[in-house]
Amino acid sequence: MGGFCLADQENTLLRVDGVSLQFGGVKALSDVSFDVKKGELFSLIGPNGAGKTSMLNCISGRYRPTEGKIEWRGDNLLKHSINDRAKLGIGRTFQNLALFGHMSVLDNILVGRHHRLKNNFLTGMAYWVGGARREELAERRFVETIIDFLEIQHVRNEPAGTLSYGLRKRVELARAVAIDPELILLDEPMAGMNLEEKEDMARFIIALREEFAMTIMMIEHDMGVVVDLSDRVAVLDFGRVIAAGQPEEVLADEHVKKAYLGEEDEVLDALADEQEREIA
Ligand SMILES: Nc1ncnc2c1ncn2[C@@H]1O[C@H](COP(=O)(O)OP(=O)(O)OP(=O)(O)O)[C@@H](O)[C@H]1O
Repeated sequence: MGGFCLADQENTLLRVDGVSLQFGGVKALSDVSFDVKKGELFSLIGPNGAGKTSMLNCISGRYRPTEGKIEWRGDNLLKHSINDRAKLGIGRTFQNLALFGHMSVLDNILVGRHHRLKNNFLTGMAYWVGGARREELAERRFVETIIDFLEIQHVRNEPAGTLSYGLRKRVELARAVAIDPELILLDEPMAGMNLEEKEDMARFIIALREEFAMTIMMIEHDMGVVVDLSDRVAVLDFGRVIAAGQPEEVLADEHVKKAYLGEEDEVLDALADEQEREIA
């Protein structure tokens, strides 16, 4: 199965169509198709090495697909550079934290915000005339809103590298939110977190949709989180989409269960838990 059909073209924000990606002899992605609709939370799941991060990298611009199309609001996304994709409204977080450890939390977030600013000679001149200064104050206010929203006021001046893992993940999310994206790509937002940190992160992700009206595409291994938060799910295995649809029906799919055989026990346990929940 190469993907699933587009039920509602008008609402489609991102469209991945027949994407393949090859690294030498390794085919990381084979004919992958799916769409992400405006306002939804779409999860991409699958066993280790299935191609999830590679797919996210194709969308954010880090990798260029060997074949296939990716469209953003109906336009060819692949012609745009990484920076342009951020300006178009696509933000992301990374599986392995990518913060500047020696810089303060605030400065890390401002780095994210910088992608959205028009920083050139003319705006430099305009600064002295007053217009750009007003713009800068508005920028500051926006960043403060994010700091409040993610409840990181108490560490705003701390070097990011000194924070707990859960807080660093939150600062990374803040930096991605700072570009004010329409679509935010989250690569394993809960990885390595304890239960309390996961609950906090889930609360923030829900609020991103509801309060900031963001569309979310998430890679996540925690099946409980996937079922609780996602509107739709696609499953990759060996670079191919093997199932897609509502979370509960996808996790009950025989191909999906088979794909996860041999994965860590936690994943299998989580799948079993979901099935018990479904039966109960
Ligand atoms: N830059 C690269 N160079 C060569 N091979 C790569 C590169 N990036 C990914 N791959 C290969 O592509 C395949 C898919 O990897 P990818 O990281 O996308 O999987 P994943 O589903 O995100 O895995 P995980 O859940 O473990 O993060 C793997 O075989 C991986 O080794």
